[in-house]
Amino acid sequence: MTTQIAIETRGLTRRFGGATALEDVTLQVHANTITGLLGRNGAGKTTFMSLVTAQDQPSAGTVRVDGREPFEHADIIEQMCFVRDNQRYPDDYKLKHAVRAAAIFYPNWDQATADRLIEAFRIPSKSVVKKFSRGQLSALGIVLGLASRSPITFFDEPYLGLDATARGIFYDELLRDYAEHPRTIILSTHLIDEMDRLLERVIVLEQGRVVHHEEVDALRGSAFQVAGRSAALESFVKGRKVLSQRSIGGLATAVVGEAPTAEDRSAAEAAGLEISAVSLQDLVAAYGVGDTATENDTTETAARGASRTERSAA
Ligand SMILES: Nc1ncnc2c1ncn2[C@@H]1O[C@H](COP(=O)(O)OP(=O)(O)OP(=O)(O)O)[C@@H](O)[C@H]1O
Repeated sequence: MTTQIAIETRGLTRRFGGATALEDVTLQVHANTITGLLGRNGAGKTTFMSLVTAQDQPSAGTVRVDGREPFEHADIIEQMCFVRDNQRYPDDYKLKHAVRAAAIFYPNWDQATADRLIEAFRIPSKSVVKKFSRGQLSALGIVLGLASRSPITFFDEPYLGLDATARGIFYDELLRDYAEHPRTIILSTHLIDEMDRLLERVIVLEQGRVVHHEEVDALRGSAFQVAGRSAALESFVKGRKVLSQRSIGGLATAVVGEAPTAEDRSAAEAAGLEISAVSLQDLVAAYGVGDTATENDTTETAARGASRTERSAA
């Protein structure tokens, strides 16, 4: 079966004055998948989404959506919904106005989904949208994005200001609606650990360039974490592709950029080391492109990983 391509970019580049926000991005987004768009602040995630949805024009390169150039083609643009983290609404807009406008614009609009989510998120109906809290604004964006049922839907950090309960509602509703109505969803996020269960593929951007674009399971399988006593760990990782390494006192952890073999597992066990899977968040950070944890955080992580080994070895 051939994979359907929803979005294809070639050499996509966006410069702002002397700064390059996106550089030579060539990729294909598979149709009917949920893809995470990851990368540190300023990596180019919003710029990428703006270009694909024709809200901005590239300095060089091309975008194709379902094989066609989206810019100034209303029939393609109306197939896409871009939920921005800083979406603005007219000053006098209340909830009903935003919903009514979306219902007119999006051909696949589903009012029952909108009504259910408005209730679940407890979005106020009386006040104007410009007085909404940050979390209420995010919730409104999520309602419009999911109820649009757009064949291609972009969410740019959709969780800003949402409390943990509301984020849980979003994740559950997204999965439920996607299962019932498969479509192409692209989410930019810094909450990788929290959202990794949603993601089938990831695109990782670093300073405007794509550094990874693959299935989450393949990315996860490409590395492992090893923890234990520093001396044993040093000799275990010698000659291996070490992506990151931390130590505190006599304990250390390392992320090794190789798929672990049965021999690796027995060698680690014999040396009193513990091998474990790397979380997507840690893996992205280990490749040098995730949010940088503070030195204390990472040292604590090293100590936690290592002390688990100590306990299991005891
Ligand atoms: N309109 C603009 N004018 C000038 N520079 C811009 C403009 N829009 C984006 N940039 C720059 O382009 C780069 C990429 O920005 P972008 O917003 O795409 O990053 P991002 O990955 O979405 O970041 P974040 O995670 O912080 O939202 C940044 O350096 C940003 O300052």
